[in-house]
Amino acid sequence: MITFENIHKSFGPNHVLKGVDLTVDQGRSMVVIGGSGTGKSVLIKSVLGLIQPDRGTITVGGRATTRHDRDAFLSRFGMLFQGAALFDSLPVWQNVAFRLLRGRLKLPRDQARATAIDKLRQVGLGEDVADRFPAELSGGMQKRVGLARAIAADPDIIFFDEPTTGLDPIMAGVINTLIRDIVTDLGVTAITITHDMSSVHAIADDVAMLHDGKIQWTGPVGTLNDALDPHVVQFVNGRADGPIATIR
Ligand SMILES: Nc1ncnc2c1ncn2[C@@H]1O[C@H](COP(=O)(O)OP(=O)(O)OP(=O)(O)O)[C@@H](O)[C@H]1O
Repeated sequence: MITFENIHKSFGPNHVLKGVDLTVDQGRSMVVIGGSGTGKSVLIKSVLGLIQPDRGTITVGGRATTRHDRDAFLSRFGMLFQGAALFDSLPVWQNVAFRLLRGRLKLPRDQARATAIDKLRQVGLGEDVADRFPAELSGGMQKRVGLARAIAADPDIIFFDEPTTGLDPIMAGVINTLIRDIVTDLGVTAITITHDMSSVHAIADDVAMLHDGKIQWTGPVGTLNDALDPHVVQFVNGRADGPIATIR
């Protein structure tokens, strides 16, 4: 279980998080929605210790993130970054096996390669892709490689940051389905950030709406369309009018 309790974060005068409270239950897939710049990425980075909240507590498995041994703690996470964020100079298999080739998770090279090929297979890519370079792959294939990397070290928590950005709707659907399958098959706890309502419906068990520094609404995905919260209604229906200000 991951809990956020009264999380505040400012960057200078920019008060981004103003008391976020949120619980992500073990083995559940939480999707966080909200407009651009509302602090969704800041929230995820705060769990990983990439950003220090000014106030509040984040716990993972009942312990404050600040009280975990950092390397052991980070080894429990998988992460799919926006834009896949692959290393162009490394062949695909080394991208996938990145964490298995160094540090506390280091494996012998042939084992790391075999694991990478197995993970590539899990996301629908053949062994032939292993020795190619990211620039030789389509955007959809790069996302799959990013997914393979996210699951390479058998994490129990995975973060997906805008997993379908830049993909056509069909490829986005494929990636959404893969993410859902990964979350279900591996039994991981997942947090996904997205603007894409089709991702929300495909990936989420639960949804949280972040706006004006706080979680305005949270509930099971099946109740999203009936939610009365005006932020949710505006976001789900893509309306210009509502409490979420738009720049016209
Ligand atoms: N390291 C940083 N230094 C200064 N400001 C930051 C930093 N990281 C984020 N911010 C600011 O915090 C706010 C929230 O950023 P964040 O990236 O979390 O938004 P987001 O909700 O993920 O948006 P998007 O959906 O566009 O990715 C923005 O105003 C951003 O400029």
